Order: sequence, then C-alpha cells, then structure tokens
Amino acid sequence: MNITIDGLCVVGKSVVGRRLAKQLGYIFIDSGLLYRYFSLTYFYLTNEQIQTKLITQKKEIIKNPLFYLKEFNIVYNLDKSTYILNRKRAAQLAKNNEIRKVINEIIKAFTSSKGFVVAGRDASINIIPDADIKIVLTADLTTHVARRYLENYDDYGKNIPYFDIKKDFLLHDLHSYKFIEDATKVLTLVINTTRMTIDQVSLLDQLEFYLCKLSVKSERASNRILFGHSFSFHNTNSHSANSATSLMGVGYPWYS
Ligand SMILES: Nc1ncnc2c1ncn2[C@@H]1O[C@H](COP(=O)(O)OP(=O)(O)O)[C@@H](O)[C@H]1O
Ligand SMILES: Nc1ccn([C@@H]2O[C@H](COP(=O)(O)OP(=O)(O)O)[C@@H](O)[C@H]2O)c(=O)n1
Repeated sequence: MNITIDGLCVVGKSVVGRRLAKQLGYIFIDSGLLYRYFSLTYFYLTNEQIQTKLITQKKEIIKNPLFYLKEFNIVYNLDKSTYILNRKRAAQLAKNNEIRKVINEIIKAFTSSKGFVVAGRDASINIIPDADIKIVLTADLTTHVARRYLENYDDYGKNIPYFDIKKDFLLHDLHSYKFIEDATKVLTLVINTTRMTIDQVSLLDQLEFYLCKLSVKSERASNRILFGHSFSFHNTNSHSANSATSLMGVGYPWYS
C-alpha cells in the first residue's frame, strides 16, 4: 500500500509521515527534501539552468533510488541558518512547473512499487494519484505561525517576530493553497491538527479507526472523513465554502 500526506508547511507532514512509515516498516519520502536538495546542489544556477540539469539527470536518479534517497537526506544535516535560507530558495525552485514535473516524476518512479509514505503539497494529486490512503493535514493560521515561530526559536535560536512569520507564510505558501484545496476533494482523510499534539495526530490506532469507518462510509458514496478539532460544521457538499480561508481552519466544511 502507498500513503500520501498533503498539507502546507508545519502541519506535521514530515514528523507524522516519518513515524507512520516507521510503524508500518515503509520508506518515507518527503518531497520538500528534493526541492531543498536541488536548490542547495545548484545554489548558484538559475531555475532555468536547474531545469536543464534535472532533465538530463533524471534517468540516472531514477536508476539509483537507494543512493539518492540517502543523498537527499543530506539536507537534514545542514547548519541551522543555511536550512532556513534553503527553504526560501527551495520555494523559488518549486514555482517552476517544469522542475515540479521532473521532481514528481522521480518520486513517482521511486514509488512504482508499494510500501511508501510520501509527503508534499501535491502528493495526492500530482505525485501518487493512485495512492491507497490519502491524508491531508491542516491547521489554522495562528497555529501555522506559532509552530513556525517555535521551530525558529527552539531549533535555530532565532526570535523572528510573529508578524514577519505570518507575512512570509502568506507570501510563500499562497501558491500551494490550490493543491491542498484540490486534495481535499479527492482524499480519504482530513486531519485538522490545530489542537492536536504530534502524538495524537500520529496515533496509528486512531488512523486505523478512521480508515475502518471510511470503508463503511464508502458504501454511502462519501470518500472523505474529517477529524480533529475546531471545525465549523457546515455540512455542505459544495466546495464553494472550501476557500483558502477555510483551508486555514477558519471555516472547514464537515463531510459526514
Ligand atoms: N500537532 C503538532 N503539535 C505541535 N507541534 C507540531 C505539530 N505538528 C508539527 N509540529 C511542529 O511543527 C514543526 C514542523 O513540523 P514538520 O513535520 O516538519 O511539518 P511539515 O513537514 O508539514 O512542514 C516541527 O517543529 C514540529 O515539531
Ligand atoms: N511538494 C512540495 C514540497 C515542497 N515544496 C516547496 O519546497 C519548500 C521546502 O519544502 P519543505 O517541505 O522542507 O517545506 P517547509 O514545510 O519547511 O516549508 C516548501 O516551502 C515549498 O515551497 C513544494 O512546493 N511542493
């Protein structure tokens, strides 16, 4: 079985995905790592030059999944300030659709067999559209900013003001709203992590419980379940209420 986890930044894709993969004995692939890796490897090149490099390199990467999956993890060992800088460059890279296409093709090729958990903003739509389980993690705007603040403060010792983080988040993540919006239309499980701890989100038992419920519900033609806290119970089947604002947890529709 293959599992996708979609969501904007700091919703917990990486930490939850990693745990889930470990519990299941699966391989975890964080698509963000590939953007970070290539932006670091080709730091001084333009997006267009990187695009050309990736197109030529693609075959060789696809032929050596184990080597490259290890190689991509190098990014985790970056010093803290480079890691933050690297996020901005990776975000620029991710705006190039050709580069997105190549990165998605690489992950698709890696996951042509089963046993993967793949995290990303477009994992369930563009990377593994035929994944067996599709999960979307969400959080409200304040939670996004607070988690990023804590991450900067605890992990990097930087006291970046709330307003700057919020501005940065709105500027850099805006282009990804559409992916998450599309993902919520096809997926099997939406978890609003706003008032949940990492442990609560990652609990496999809980996940299994909801997946069981899902199989019962699928008979009623509903292919999605939402759980977590602080929902507005709109009970609507129209996606018109499902705007970027609602994806931030302000007015999340509840499908029953
Ligand atoms: N449910 C949660 N409660 C508290 N902190 C969380 C939660 N989920 C994630 N975090 C924190 O947010 C930060 C980003 O988590 P990460 O898994 O890297 O997110 P993503 O991969 O979605 O960007 C980390 O510092 C993590 O500890
Ligand atoms: N599937 C993906 C993964 C990452 N990205 C971009 O790549 C950057 C780095 O990925 P990451 O997963 O480490 O991101 P953050 O959660 O730290 O922002 C993100 O900020 C996104 O801009 C993307 O656009 N699509």
